[in-house]
Amino acid sequence: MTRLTPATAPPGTRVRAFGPSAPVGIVHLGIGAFHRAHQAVYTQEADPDGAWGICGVTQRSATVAGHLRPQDGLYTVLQRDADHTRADVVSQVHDVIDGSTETGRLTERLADPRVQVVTLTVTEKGYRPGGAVGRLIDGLQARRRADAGPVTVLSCDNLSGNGEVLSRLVLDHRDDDLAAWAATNVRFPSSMVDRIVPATTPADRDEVARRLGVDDAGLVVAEPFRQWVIEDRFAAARPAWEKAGAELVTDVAPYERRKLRVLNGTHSLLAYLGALAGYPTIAEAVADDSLAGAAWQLIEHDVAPTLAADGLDVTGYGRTVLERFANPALRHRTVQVAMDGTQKLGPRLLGTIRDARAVGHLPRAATLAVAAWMVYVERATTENDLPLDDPQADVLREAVGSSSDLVAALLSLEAVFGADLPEDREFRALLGDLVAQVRAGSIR
Ligand SMILES: NC(=O)c1ccc[n+]([C@@H]2O[C@H](COP(=O)([O-])OP(=O)(O)OC[C@H]3O[C@@H](n4cnc5c(N)ncnc54)[C@H](O)[C@@H]3O)[C@@H](O)[C@H]2O)c1
Ligand SMILES: O=P(O)(O)OC[C@@H](O)[C@@H](O)[C@H](O)[C@H](O)CO
Repeated sequence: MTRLTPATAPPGTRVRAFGPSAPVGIVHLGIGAFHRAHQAVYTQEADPDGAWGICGVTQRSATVAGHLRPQDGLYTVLQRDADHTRADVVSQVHDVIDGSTETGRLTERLADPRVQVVTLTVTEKGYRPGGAVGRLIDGLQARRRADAGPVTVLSCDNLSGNGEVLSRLVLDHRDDDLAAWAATNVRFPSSMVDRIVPATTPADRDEVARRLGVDDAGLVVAEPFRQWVIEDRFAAARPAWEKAGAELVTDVAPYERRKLRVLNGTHSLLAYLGALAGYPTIAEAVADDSLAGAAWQLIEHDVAPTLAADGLDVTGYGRTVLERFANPALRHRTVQVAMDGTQKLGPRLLGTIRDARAVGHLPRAATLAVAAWMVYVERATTENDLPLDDPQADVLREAVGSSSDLVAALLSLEAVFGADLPEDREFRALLGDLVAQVRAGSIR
């Protein structure tokens, strides 16, 4: 079947110059599914003139570059819920760089004065040493040397204080010239991003072929809901994202805490319990009353009290989140959400547990989510019927294999649980009970 290209795109598609010489205003590191269905869509809607074209950079594999280049950067966003599906072609990606082989071109783009914003979606593990930050630092050094002017670096990953985390990684880098230049020329605002975007499947691609009559290798699938709350602290110009519904605020932390603890925390709970119970998707997991009940306990009893001082509606937000999870058209796989647990437990669940423990509360549902992760890791390690997709997979295998006490072995991972939680006897006892119940299948 014919590929999606400017020549075969649906009538009305705005087509712009594509390739190394196309002007761009944004460099995006980590052009996975989420960026294409979120920041690129906001940018297209906010930028009718195409002044803020995006140069997307693939990080770990050239697959997305191979998908988008033959299509001149065009791709479809298939928006789905139970009753409606719509397909929109996005033309905001004006260049694609394979970050592992085209390092010179990436550095040139980052040092181009027309580029005033760098966005990132490189997953939680991308913020560890050796992740995306090395290339960003090389680009910022080139920018300083070229005197190319100020730039904003905007993290769009699911991390608490994502801007601050990123700025520490860049500024703690031992290069005094870079640190001095960045102190006045670079800003790292935090942002809260939200839209459920599962990995695209061959069946999704077949559906777009039927609808549009073309084969789209760059297709992404998303729910109708989207939200972007951005700390309004830019070093230079930016797209008018507010025209597309983004909220520019002074302090993004309350929005970020609520989203990570309510949405991502319950997502992880449903992913681990759901995968263990044999549910392939989040929608199927949340349709199970006992799992939905545990998710609601997490929101109402554990998370909401920890966020009372922020003054945002937590339970109303939580209800809409569970409705979104129930969207049967998304088919978001439990094992996809379950990946990278060592990186996700902290921002999604352990903050809730620590805040609850500080006021003497023992948060049962949040502890259940950690117990479910432990049993998931155990099963993925010993039975091989679930994937153990985690940057610490070897450490996890070693921990599970070296001890008959699963809770003690996994709690001793200080990079995940710190020094405080393993010392908390009440928490540890509850965790032990819940691990036994999850193993026995009496909680599912
Ligand atoms: N998909 C969603 O529903 C969603 C929603 C909100 C936020 N996010 C954020 O976006 C991130 C990416 O999600 P996605 O759906 O695009 O995933 P994806 O698998 O489609 O893309 C992941 C991207 O991250 C890069 N990456 C992976 N590991 C890396 C590493 N160690 N160092 C540097 N780069 C690395 C990959 O090369 C790829 O470009 C998530 O981890 C999350 O932080 C996703
Ligand atoms: O994308 P990840 O791997 O960080 O997490 C999986 C999901 O929990 C996440 O992508 C949610 O769908 C998203 O955060 C919703 O905005």
